[in-house]
Amino acid sequence: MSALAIERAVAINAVLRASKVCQKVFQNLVTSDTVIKKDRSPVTVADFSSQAVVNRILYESFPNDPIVGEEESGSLRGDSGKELRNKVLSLVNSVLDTPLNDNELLETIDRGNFPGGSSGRMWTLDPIDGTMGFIRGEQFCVGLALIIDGDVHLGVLGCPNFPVDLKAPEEETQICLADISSPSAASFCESVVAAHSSHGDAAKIASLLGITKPPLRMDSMCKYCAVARGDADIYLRLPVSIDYEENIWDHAAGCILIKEAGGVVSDIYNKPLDFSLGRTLKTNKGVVVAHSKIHGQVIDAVQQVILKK
Ligand SMILES: Nc1ncnc2c1ncn2[C@@H]1O[C@H](COP(=O)(O)OS(=O)(=O)O)[C@@H](OP(=O)(O)O)[C@H]1O
Ligand SMILES: [Mg+2]
Ligand SMILES: [Mg+2]
Ligand SMILES: [Mg+2]
Repeated sequence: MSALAIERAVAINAVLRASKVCQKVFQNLVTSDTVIKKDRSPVTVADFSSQAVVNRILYESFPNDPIVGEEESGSLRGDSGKELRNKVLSLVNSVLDTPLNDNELLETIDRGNFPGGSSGRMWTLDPIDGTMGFIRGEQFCVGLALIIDGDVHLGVLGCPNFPVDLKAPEEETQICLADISSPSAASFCESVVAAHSSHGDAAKIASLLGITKPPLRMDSMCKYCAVARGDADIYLRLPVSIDYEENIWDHAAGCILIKEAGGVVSDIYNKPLDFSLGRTLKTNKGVVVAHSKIHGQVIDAVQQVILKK
């Protein structure tokens, strides 16, 4: 059996079940009113439920593996959390083989509180990445990765709204980046929300590179998927504030997907993303993803625009 085959199977099962929970929440709780009122309560239910499902399934197979997960159970506790807790509990128990009680639910969610670090095995989980995309019925994903001694060894992304290539439905296929030798022919993707990645800087970089195609704006780590399978060629995540630190769960699974599909992931200084420093990428700024043939040219343009400021 290949290395990490069991981990891979368990992670895929966990992400599939969590993705089903997210879809149930969308079908039952998100209405047009939710979007109009910018009501975040459905995504809150889905975030907690997805984290509980993944953490529980990981625990059943790997009880000693710590988890760096985005959410914590604070707002589900006590009388004030009862209504939310009940909703989450019934959703979680609808997809788990062995139902949890209230306390087990809270403990399971809080198994995601590991501080991270440079030694040993740990999982990192984004129970819903692209929360805004989820509410709009657009792109979001459940992102899970296994980090060993600071390096990402396995990544699984569940993307329920991401269209499958119609030429190869339901098949397991190896994906790869599109072959590209000149950045001017490239298309790039970026966050939908400008507060997560500077659209203005991206436009300047694109213009320096001679890119004429409009940006592909998409929520979540689906951007990594889009580049990994050749739907787009470049992913730019350009810092908006000097003090924001990227979370490891927002990048770990996407990062290994790109590397295994033949691409390069770095920060804006061309440094590899360092997953060994805790819950955030403390020493990195932004993210630049591209085919190895053009990554250097993209970095040059990024630096001309950003370092000049
Ligand atoms: N200031 C700032 N800069 C960069 N990133 C930030 C910032 N604030 C939040 N976040 C994180 O962005 C995650 C969503 O990123 P996306 O690229 O999916 O954003 S977007 O929905 O396309 O706008 C989002 O992940 P989720 O909370 O899982 O949706 C956040 O972890
Ligand atoms: Mg996220
Ligand atoms: Mg999230
Ligand atoms: Mg979040």
